[in-house]
Amino acid sequence: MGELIAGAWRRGGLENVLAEGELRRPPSIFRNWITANGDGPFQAERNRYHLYVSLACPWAHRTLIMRNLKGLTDLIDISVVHWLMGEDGWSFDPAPGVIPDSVNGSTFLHELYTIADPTCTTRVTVPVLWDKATSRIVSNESADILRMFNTAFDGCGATAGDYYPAEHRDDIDAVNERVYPTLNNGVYRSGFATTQAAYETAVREVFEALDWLEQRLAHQRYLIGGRLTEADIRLFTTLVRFDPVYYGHFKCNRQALAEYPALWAYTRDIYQHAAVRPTVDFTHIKGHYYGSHPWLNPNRIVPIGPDRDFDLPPGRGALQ
Ligand SMILES: N[C@@H](CCC(=O)N[C@@H](CS)C(=O)NCC(=O)O)C(=O)O
Repeated sequence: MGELIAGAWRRGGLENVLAEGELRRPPSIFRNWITANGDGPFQAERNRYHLYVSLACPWAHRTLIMRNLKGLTDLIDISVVHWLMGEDGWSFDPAPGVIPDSVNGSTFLHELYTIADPTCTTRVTVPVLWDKATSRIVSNESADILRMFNTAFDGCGATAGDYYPAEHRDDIDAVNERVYPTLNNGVYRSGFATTQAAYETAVREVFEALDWLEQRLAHQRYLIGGRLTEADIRLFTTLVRFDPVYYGHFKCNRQALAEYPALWAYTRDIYQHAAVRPTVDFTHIKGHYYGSHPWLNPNRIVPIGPDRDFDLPPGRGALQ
């Protein structure tokens, strides 16, 4: 859990992200926007932007799903880091599924950040949306990258489809605002807590959120408006990791996802979508979490289970 301080890499551990036993996430510092209307320095263009991701990371995973849904694979190339986040952060060490940095030839992800800003002070996170024309980072905030991918490239050959439709924005925002702190980040707050009280607060919120979602999804196929939206994508990347990782490694073990009938079927339904399945890599997911947090798992042993069949028929086609 190292970080960049005034452009220099400093190794560090869990203490870098904790305050009083609780996980604190600093805001992403690159928050520029790609536009399609001639406004601003980052114009939507084919082959101008490059996306750096980890297949393990739920935040990066969202952007990969949206890239597929919007047919951006020929417009925006990707690099994939090694699953292990070691003392020097994310690397491009060769391994199955790793795609080297074809743009900057970097060995570690933090090199990109200092190419973009030689004196930056920041955590070095994925995803990173890189502008090849200016050698700058457009954004390292996945929520923003999702929105950009949703519309910015529509005039450059993106596939039709709006996953943040105007008529549902308030509902999508409301669901996101509940799901992000309690569940997407809640599992991390549970796993990284270093006091019993911080852990219990976080894990209770995780299961309150899952209980609420189970009810909501018992009678409807998607979270909002009877169609797949950004809110489903943001929820899915946490749910697909729940039993393989969060249940054990982050101690979110009041019950397994597979014990929630609607949520488990919903997760399989989204997993089986043609744009989603190729983005899920359990070797990267399990290898990352069990390998990169030595304070939680000092011997880095990756458990063999649980064995979940994501290809079981979801049986949700008749739901609205
Ligand atoms: N706000 C960021 C958070 C991304 C994030 O935390 N990514 C994690 C991987 S799951 C990371 O790269 N962490 C490295 C670190 O914090 O040092 C986003 O959603 O894009």
